[in-house]
Order: sequence, then C-alpha cells, then structure tokens
Amino acid sequence: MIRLILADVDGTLTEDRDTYRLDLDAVAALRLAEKMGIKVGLVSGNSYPVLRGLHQYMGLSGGVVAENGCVVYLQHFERLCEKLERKLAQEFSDTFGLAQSWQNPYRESDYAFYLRDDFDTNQAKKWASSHGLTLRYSGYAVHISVNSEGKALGVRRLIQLSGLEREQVAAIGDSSTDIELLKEVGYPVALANSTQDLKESSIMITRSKSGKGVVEMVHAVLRERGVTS
Ligand SMILES: O=C(O)COP(=O)(O)O
Ligand SMILES: [Mg+2]
Repeated sequence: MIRLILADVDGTLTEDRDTYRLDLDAVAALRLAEKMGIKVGLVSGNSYPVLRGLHQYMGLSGGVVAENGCVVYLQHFERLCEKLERKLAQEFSDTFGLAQSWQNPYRESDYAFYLRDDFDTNQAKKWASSHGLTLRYSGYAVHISVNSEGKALGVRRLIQLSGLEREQVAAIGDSSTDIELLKEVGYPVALANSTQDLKESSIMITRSKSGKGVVEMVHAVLRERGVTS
C-alpha cells in the first residue's frame, strides 16, 4: 500500500513544462492525499529554501529532497554531498556564457544555470567530467553537481528516514533528472508530457500533462488504497 508520494516540482506541479506557475488542482490533490493519510514529499533540483518553503506552505509532511539529491529534510536537515566551490560555478558560467540561477547563492553542492540556444552540451559534459562533476538538464536549467547518483541519493535517505520500504512509495516527474527518482520507488509514474526516457522508467503514464497528470496519479493511488475518488 502506498504511504508516501514523492513529486518533482518544475514541469510536474506546474501548469506545463515551460512555466513556473503551480497548478492549483495539483496542490489540492496533494493536500487530499495528505488528508487521506498519504504523506507527500518534494524531490527537486531546486534549492533547499525554495523546497522547504513550498513544502510548508503547501501543507505537506513527507519531507524534501533538494539540490538534485544532495540535501534531505524530514524534521531535520542533512547535506549528503560535499560542497562544491562557488568559483567553479562562476567558471562554468563564464566558459559557456550561461547566466547563473538566482538560487545559486542558496546552493552548495549542485549549481544551476539558464540554458541558451547555442549551448554546447557535449563540451559542457566534457568540462564537467574533467572536474569530477555530473551535468544534468531538467528542462528548466542545466546543473553541475558533485553527486553522480542524482535524486536517487536523497530519495533513498528520505525513504529510510520515513521508515518505509520502496514498495510503499510512489513518485512522479517530467524530465531525465527524474529517472534517478523513479528507479528508487515501487510505483514510478511519468506524465503525458514527460521526456521519452522518463516514460520508459515508469509503470504508469498519465493522460494529462504536468499538474493535471499529478491529479490523475493521486486519484490512482487513492483507488489503490480502496478510497474511491
Ligand atoms: O531545478 C531545476 O532545474 C528543475 O527542478 P525539478 O527537479 O523540480 O524539475
Ligand atoms: Mg522537473
């Protein structure tokens, strides 16, 4: 029986994959899950303060995985990765001409950058590996990180802190950065507008995109628990 739902944020809880506007129906569905006794956690490439704030104001209790797996919060804060020197973020930004995310001052192990059309992914991957780092793209931002396992690292710790087995956990996401999230849970769900590689990592693909797909997923989980919805 599912006891915890883990949701990605950008592209998943939003109205679509190209906006930061939260889908209010998705927020309501996650609150309904909490009311029915299923905890909801957020697993994202965003920084800890952003996720901790969202978790609190959305009324969730399942915890947070931030910085693509490097930070976990469930009643207390844990950083699971080494810190990455800030000057490397500046060097990456200068080398590839990418603006730094406004959240970079609040990150310590995974830095994010806004993509440009002329971005050379192969060169950036080479740069990252020559610095012992991993490059990821969420559909919203390019990330460099000390963490080669991505969201899986934080998700395993969050599930452990929750005292649950992976079979009791469902997860939903929209991009390649969620493959590492979905592979850690018993009920992996992709959205209608997820990237193809993520769909291949799921056992359910929603009919609707982004936030409306989250609503479908929550109702599927509630049905599985015998709660008619
Ligand atoms: O930080 C990003 O680039 C996107 O974050 P996400 O993991 O919530 O999609
Ligand atoms: Mg996303």
